[in-house]
Amino acid sequence: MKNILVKDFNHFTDRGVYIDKREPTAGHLWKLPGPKWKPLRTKMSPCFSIKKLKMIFSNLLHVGKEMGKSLEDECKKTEGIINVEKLCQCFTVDIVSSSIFGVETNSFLDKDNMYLKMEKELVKSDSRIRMIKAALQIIVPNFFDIFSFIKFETVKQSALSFVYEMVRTVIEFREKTGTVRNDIMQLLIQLKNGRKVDDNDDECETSGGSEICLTMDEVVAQAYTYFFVGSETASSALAMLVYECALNKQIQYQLQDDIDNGLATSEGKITYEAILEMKYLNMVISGLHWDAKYYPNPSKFDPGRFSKENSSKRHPCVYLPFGEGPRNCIGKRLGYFMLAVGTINIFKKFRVSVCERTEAPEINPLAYTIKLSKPLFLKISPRENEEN
Ligand code: HEM
Repeated sequence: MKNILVKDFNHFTDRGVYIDKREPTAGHLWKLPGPKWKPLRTKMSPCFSIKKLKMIFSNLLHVGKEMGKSLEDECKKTEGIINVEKLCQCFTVDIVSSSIFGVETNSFLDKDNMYLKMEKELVKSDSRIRMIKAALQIIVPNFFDIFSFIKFETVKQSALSFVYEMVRTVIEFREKTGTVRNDIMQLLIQLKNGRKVDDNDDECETSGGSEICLTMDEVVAQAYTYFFVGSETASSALAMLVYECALNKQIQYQLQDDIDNGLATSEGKITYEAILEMKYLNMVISGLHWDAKYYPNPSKFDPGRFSKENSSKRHPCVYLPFGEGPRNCIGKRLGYFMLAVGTINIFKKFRVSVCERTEAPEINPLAYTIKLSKPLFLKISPRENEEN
């Protein structure tokens, strides 16, 4: 695995997926073949550096706070029986809308906002045919090459038009008003205007310009992909994590201790540095995996497998939640910190348990990404109410 992903990567640069060049999203990172992928990845990587993550960290904190408030209100209204799948979806959609598009939404209050609707449009498998086409483009790309004169649409056009319109409006507004925001769209605008995004300086002019310039279509393709892959992956992982903690009370208590201790060192504030110190949180986030070959009894939720000592006994390429090597997940830091901030905001104030309405979550086989197939109801109650 390490040879393919890292050592001999130069021979395995492509995902081998069919690309229909007529599709406006053809120019996004995930699909592009090696020679086209490399310059784009080089352009985009600085947008996801630690420095840039710290820049958008306040967005994560803000949405985390809103989630906490929403949980408090819901606990009063619904006696704490909450659809955690939806809660996590609102959380990640709001983070992605603010961090990528620079648009503040509050999906916890406004369940009809366009971003939430768009996410559903993008992810939902309303068309089996579209899903089958997408799967075949991965399995038998040559077939599509031969019949390339036929347009095999895999992306819902209404959702795509929405992203295009939104990106255009945001760019137009910022360019007209000179508004600058701490978000990924700002960095995409820099790249569109021929300004390199650098990890040391926030912005720097380049001599040539054209080779680092993103076209409008490329900006839309990136925004579309980040929205699509960024929100659903993290939302499903967070919902599964909460479910496992509801089932495994000892793990939940230990997680809460870790969070309480970590926050005590940062005057109660959730900071980037405090999160890095929460070692058990990291183990809990890592705890979801499927491979029985390396994790005996894989369905048992056991964060202990990911202690420093136990992890060091495994080959690093055994655990690849974000892939590995030059083509790994570009948003892995953002994804990880979304999970961390979400988990902290839930467990610092609430206990979670299963209830009569809880059904074991299942993965929707027809969704593009890992997605739960039904609502996940759990009982959530404020920690302050419980007896010690
Ligand atoms: C918990 C959250 C996430 C998980 C589990 C995840 C997982 C992955 C995995 C497994 C890959 C394939 C890596 C490989 O082939 O070696 C990938 C690729 C990718 N991910 Fe993520 N991801 C997450 C969040 C995000 C976020 C937040 C973004 C952006 C906002 C993002 C953007 C991408 C892109 C653009 C690629 C393609 C990279 C390339 O080909 O250069 N992901 N992700």
